[in-house]
Amino acid sequence: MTDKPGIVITGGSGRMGQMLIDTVLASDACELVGVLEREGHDWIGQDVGTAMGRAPVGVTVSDDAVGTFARAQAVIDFTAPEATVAFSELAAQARAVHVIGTTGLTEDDIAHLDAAARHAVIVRAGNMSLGVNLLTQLTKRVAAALDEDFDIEIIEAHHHHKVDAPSGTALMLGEAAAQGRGVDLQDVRDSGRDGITGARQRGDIGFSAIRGGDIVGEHDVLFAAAGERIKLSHIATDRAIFARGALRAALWGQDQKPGAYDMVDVLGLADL
Ligand SMILES: NC(=O)C1=CN([C@@H]2O[C@H](COP(=O)(O)OP(=O)(O)OC[C@H]3O[C@@H](n4cnc5c(N)ncnc54)[C@H](O)[C@@H]3O)[C@@H](O)[C@H]2O)C=CC1
Ligand SMILES: O=C(O)C1=N[C@H](C(=O)O)C[C@H](O)C1
Repeated sequence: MTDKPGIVITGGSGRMGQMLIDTVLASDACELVGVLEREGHDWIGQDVGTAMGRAPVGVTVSDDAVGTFARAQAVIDFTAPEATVAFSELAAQARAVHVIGTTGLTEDDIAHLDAAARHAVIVRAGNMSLGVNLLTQLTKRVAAALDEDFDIEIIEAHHHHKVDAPSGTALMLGEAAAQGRGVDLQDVRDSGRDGITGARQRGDIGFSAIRGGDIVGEHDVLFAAAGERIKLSHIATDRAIFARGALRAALWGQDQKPGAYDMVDVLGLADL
């Protein structure tokens, strides 16, 4: 038993799950106390180190969220929307900080997360990296400085396994651009162009998604006007940047009051 925060990783066998397990195991500031996978997964019952093809680490993979969360000071969750909504209620009951990286959440899902955040700390961001969260602040400022002569387009690229579009990051960047312009993203969002779409509407914020190979995550915010273009870009080459951000959020959350937070709060970027 130590006084370091105990961390549970959900979706332990996933691309992010495995990266998060490695990040937590390598940290001196916390302890891995549980790993969850979905019911029926072949990792259930195995030591997570063994399941990952290494030496045992003394943590057995479980599908029992209630029992596992009871040992946690923080739950780091990069899974799928339905699982994340269910976990938010259970993490709040356990008074554990819930760090959510899952994307593709609906408005209804987010309302459920906000309800859970009345009882516990939730930190949620479509992208946990320092670089992207800095880019959101830059995007807001550039959008505020330019008028609608500049068309705003968000272009994102990801690996071929990704199931949601636009990416969570693209939506964060779109929200930032809309805030800078003083408009509601839902009123100006233009995604999924196909066929005879008609000309672009002035003031719209457009989204385009590329899916291919093993691209970790690439995002451009394009401001295009007659005669000139500005492009703000972020390229992720290693998922470790998301895992490091998530662990930082889990530790930061230990000292916060219940509520819904994001990585701009964690990183202190709001006043930039
Ligand atoms: N916010 C951020 O910085 C980032 C967010 N993501 C998001 O994280 C999510 C996961 O991404 P990947 O790891 O690439 O996907 P993945 O498909 O490799 O992993 C998801 C894992 O969740 C598990 N899972 C699903 N339902 C579960 C349940 N009910 N209980 C326990 N485990 C469950 C799956 O079995 C799988 O192992 C996606 O929504 C992705 O967009 C990914 C990278 C960075
Ligand atoms: O699914 C991914 O891989 C990623 N998802 C996040 C998103 O939807 O933006 C973050 C990152 O780009 C990788």
